[in-house]
Amino acid sequence: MSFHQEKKKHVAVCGGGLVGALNACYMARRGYKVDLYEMRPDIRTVKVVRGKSINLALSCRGREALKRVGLEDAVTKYGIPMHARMIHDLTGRRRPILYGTKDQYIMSIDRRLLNEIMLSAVEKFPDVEIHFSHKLTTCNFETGEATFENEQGHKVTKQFDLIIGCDGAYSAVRKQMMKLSRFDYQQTYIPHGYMELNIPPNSQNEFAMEINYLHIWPRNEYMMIALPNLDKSFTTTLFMPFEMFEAITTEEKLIQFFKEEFPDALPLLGQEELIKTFMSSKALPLITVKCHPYHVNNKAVLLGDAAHAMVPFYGQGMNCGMEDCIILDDILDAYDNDFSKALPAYTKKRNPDAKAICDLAMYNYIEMRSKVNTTSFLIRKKLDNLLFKIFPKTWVPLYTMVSFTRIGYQEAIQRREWQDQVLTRCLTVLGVTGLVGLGVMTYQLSQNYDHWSERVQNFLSRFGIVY
Ligand SMILES: Cc1cc2nc3c(=O)[nH]c(=O)nc-3n(C[C@H](O)[C@H](O)[C@H](O)COP(=O)(O)OP(=O)(O)OC[C@H]3O[C@@H](n4cnc5c(N)ncnc54)[C@H](O)[C@@H]3O)c2cc1C
Ligand SMILES: Cc1cnn(-c2ccc(OCc3ccccc3)c(C(=O)O)c2)c1-c1ccc(Cl)c(F)c1
Repeated sequence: MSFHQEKKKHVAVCGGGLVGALNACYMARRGYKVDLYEMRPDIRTVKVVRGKSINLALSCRGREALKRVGLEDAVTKYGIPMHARMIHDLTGRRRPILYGTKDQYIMSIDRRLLNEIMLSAVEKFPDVEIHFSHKLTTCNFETGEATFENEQGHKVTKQFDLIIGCDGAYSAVRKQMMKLSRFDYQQTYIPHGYMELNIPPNSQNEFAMEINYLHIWPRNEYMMIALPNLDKSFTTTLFMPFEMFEAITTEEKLIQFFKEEFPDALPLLGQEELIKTFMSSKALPLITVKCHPYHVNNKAVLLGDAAHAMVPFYGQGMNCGMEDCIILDDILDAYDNDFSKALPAYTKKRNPDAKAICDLAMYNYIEMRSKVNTTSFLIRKKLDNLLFKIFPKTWVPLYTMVSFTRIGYQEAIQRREWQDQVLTRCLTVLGVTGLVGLGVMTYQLSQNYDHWSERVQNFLSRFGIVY
């Protein structure tokens, strides 16, 4: 190696899920030597992958992250655009509300396909190796050593310049960090769980509902969403308190519940299939995780759910984790790959935004759980869109800032707080004005009560109504 040729950085990416697979592409693209460790077998060879949502919503931040490593088109060609939300009310009536202009749409993407595309992309880079069925067990943040256990229980320890924890909400890398002093950690399980159901194609083998929509059944205490799949089905996710899942103990109770709460969805889900899926599945938990810092020394850093797991009520967990890859990439450029400077800068830059979106997702959960039924959902969204049309520069709906721009999450929320204050003031003024108007009208009526009373009686007497 010549004097001027620096030793190639050697990094371990722990976790080959949505963020880890993408980050391995980022690290390989930087010319690093990359070892990607994934505790599961290669999902490209496994028949059924159990667990998480079968599809998810890809929006601007995730697309930008894919674009940077040349994967945006490879992924979006399998995506289904969702230009609007379709709100389903209790009568079965459906009302669409556009997300914005024609180029402002979120995409429904098959989770497994997305992961497979990124894993296959990783393999195309030189000096990259993927180790499936290798679970990280311990790591040393002084030496950069990491130990992995394979399915035979065989352990292997290697030393790296950087250990990148992309191992999800229950991260082993983060668990190691928690042993260190001054590492802040907070987790919350919410009382709601989720269960995936399926709306198959109809009898003509076509989509059973409008295709390019995020279907939402907002019911306060519980809610349901459906995202379209390429096979013309809809992956339908029911969010409900665990105690409600547990209270539905018989087929009759289940069918009765859906007849009352989701009458239009029941025939689409199919009673038999609904019973079979619901009675054989367990609702899965939803957790939010916040921690600080995201790095240790110049040896380890957390990305994705390992750093900031959030409840899925804003459709941003993956998008945020993918954007983490952009943020770290930019900072490594800014500090010329000097991990001792880049890692603290990454924590400083990313932690406030990640915490903000975790809080927003939780806020939206609380909002939707308590104050959002179809009417209020429609009013809020239509008002948002109207104000956006009138004040396009100042009134950008929060969902638009979050899903269709790369405005920092924290800034987006701060701007929204301003909007909320303005809206509250407007509604208060309108409310006060309205009340004053009502008061004046009532006063005038009371001053001429006899006159008005006689006119009303004469009018009603024409129809034989005498009071
Ligand atoms: C119901 C639901 C709906 C969602 N919908 C959306 C949505 O619409 N849009 C969106 O943006 N996000 C959504 N999300 C969030 C999204 O799924 C996560 O944010 C995303 O999967 C995080 O990716 P990740 O790679 O950080 O973690 P994960 O996807 O959890 O991947 C972690 C990987 O690490 C591996 N691993 C774990 N431990 C180890 C170990 N010790 N050693 C080696 N490997 C290990 C795991 O096997 C896994 O492959 C949703 C989540 C849920 C639960
Ligand atoms: C998967 C995915 C992708 N995006 N979104 C999403 C999230 C929030 C939204 O609004 C915030 C709001 C709605 C109602 C009242 C206040 C704020 C909107 C919207 O505006 O359409 C869309 C979801 C999603 C995920 C879970 C549930 Cl339960 C859900 F309903 C939607």
